[in-house]
Amino acid sequence: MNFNLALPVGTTLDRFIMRKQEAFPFATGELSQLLRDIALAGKIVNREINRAGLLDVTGAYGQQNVQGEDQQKLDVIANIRFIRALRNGGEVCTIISEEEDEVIQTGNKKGKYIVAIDPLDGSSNIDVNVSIGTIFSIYRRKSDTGCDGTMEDCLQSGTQQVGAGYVIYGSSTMLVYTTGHGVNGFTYDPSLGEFFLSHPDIKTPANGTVYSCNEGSINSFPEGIKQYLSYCKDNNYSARYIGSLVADFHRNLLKGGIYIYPATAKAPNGKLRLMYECNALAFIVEQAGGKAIDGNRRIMEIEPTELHQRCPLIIGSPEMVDKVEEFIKSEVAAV
Ligand SMILES: O=P(O)(O)OC[C@H]1O[C@](O)(COP(=O)(O)O)[C@@H](O)[C@@H]1O
Ligand SMILES: [Mg+2]
Ligand SMILES: [Mg+2]
Repeated sequence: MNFNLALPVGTTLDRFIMRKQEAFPFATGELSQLLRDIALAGKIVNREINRAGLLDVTGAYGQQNVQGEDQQKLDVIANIRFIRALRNGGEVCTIISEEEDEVIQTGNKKGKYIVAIDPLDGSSNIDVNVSIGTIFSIYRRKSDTGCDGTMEDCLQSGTQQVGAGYVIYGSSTMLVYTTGHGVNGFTYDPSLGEFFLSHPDIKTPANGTVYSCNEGSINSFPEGIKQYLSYCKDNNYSARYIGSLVADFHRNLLKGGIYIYPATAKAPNGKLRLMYECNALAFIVEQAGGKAIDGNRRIMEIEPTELHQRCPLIIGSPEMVDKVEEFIKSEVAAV
């Protein structure tokens, strides 16, 4: 096998962020710093996940979060790591986390940004060596600096995001993010301790033949979704469901496909959380040419009323999302 050692050394995440910032001469560099802080915490959490089986950090933590879900030890560790990085970085005044009932005021009252975060996504896959992730949304505060972030700062719709991304801890670890100028993906090289640009300007395929949803609950899915799933089967689509939103989303983003978590009897408003799961991925998918809806509305236009609000999610290749919408609309028209 011939290796092309003449290939240039890749672009590091730091250099990429710096170059992007230079394109905006009036940018202060605070958002760039915030992205670096998230990348740093991602590296630390990556290390914790990789060693989890060797240390006493697998399994349940013994407490529940505000949503009544059992916390895993790594959920708690990732939460601590990200909060610490964001607090130390100084750019963030307030954090919304899946693992915390109330907002966290970092004490950085001059910080211009609010971050909403799912520190570890895919809890049920933590202890079985299956891909998991971190999801984040970044908002600019509306209130003046010099005080804690207010509820109004926190409850902004997805259209107000200034940045969003995820880290996927998979067969390799990647950071994928957008600041509203396309989507770029960086692969982590653990031996060098750096993220390198590996997936520039990601565009999602307009159509696909993969659908991802937990069909175990199909009996209580809305009629339009049931019909779409029959359509997928009639057309010999492939079913792929990992059960970690980040991993299911990432695969479909790159290869084309659709992820559906509708309202069910168990979760009448859907299971996923608007503020730190749906909005971030909706921003990314739209920047990559895809779509994200809750069945009736564009996800990013939902006005949040609660920190931990849930919503149904239909996200992925644009033509597939349009097709689901058609089934939903024709079902509504038939009633
Ligand atoms: O087990 P279900 O009902 O299919 O739910 C799976 C979904 O729940 C989640 O695990 C929720 O995320 P958390 O692990 O952060 O709570 C998603 O990642 C995933 O897509
Ligand atoms: Mg999650
Ligand atoms: Mg989580």
